[in-house]
Amino acid sequence: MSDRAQSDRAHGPTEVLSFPDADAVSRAAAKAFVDAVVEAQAERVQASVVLTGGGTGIAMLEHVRADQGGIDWSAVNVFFGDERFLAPGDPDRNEVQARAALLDHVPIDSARIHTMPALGEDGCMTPAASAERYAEILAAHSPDGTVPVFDVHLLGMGGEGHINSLFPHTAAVRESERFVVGLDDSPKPPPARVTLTLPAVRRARQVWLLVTGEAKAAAVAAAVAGADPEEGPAAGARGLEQTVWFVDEAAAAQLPGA
Ligand SMILES: O=C(O)[C@H](O)[C@@H](O)[C@H](O)[C@H](O)COP(=O)(O)O
Repeated sequence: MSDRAQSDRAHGPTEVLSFPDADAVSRAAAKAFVDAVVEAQAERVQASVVLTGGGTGIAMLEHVRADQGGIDWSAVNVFFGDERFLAPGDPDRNEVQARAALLDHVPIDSARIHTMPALGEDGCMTPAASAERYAEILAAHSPDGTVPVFDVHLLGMGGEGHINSLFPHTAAVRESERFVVGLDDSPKPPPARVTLTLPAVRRARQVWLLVTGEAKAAAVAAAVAGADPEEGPAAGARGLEQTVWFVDEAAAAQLPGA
């Protein structure tokens, strides 16, 4: 059996949901997120989610803030897919943006917000140290001491197909053992970053990619068609139960039948 067929067997189907514009994408993803968290809590009491940065991902969080449905925030565990390794409180950190958009406005215990250590935090002076510390945090919240089974892993995507801080043709996207790695040389600034790897992303029941704009259209089409993750990292982002692309018409423009 080919590697692709094996990975398809280990992961659920892929669905593409297309919306008229970016605002409709972030609204629809927000509604689906609330439903998924409520459903996970009904089944397993606790829900674990991985948040993303990027314009669409942060706009989605603002919509969740506006309509939180029946989420029990006392039983939500928040993780992050990647982080810019900057000083604590730097406005470019995904964590800072996610707090401003949602987390500061909901009754969640700060101990449930698991951020990747910032520069100097927890003694971490390098992205590698932050990654090691985050791997310990993930292990501590995992039943088997590796990484939690996330209910939803949200992702944005760059025009060249990057997800989290996994860029094409980098050691980070090829990582097959570690669940978190540090980067000193990200092709997109800032160079110092920390990121979950594809093996961690693939531990999510649901992987959702929120992608808007025509600059992403070619990468969307390539990833949905099953590109090599080395070329387009988004192609390697697959959920155990389901992978869902929330795209606007511009980002969907090069999909078959568009
Ligand atoms: O870390 C970063 O430099 C960005 O956060 C980046 O990874 C972003 O998530 C994608 O480029 C999608 O961003 P948009 O949703 O804004 O298109």
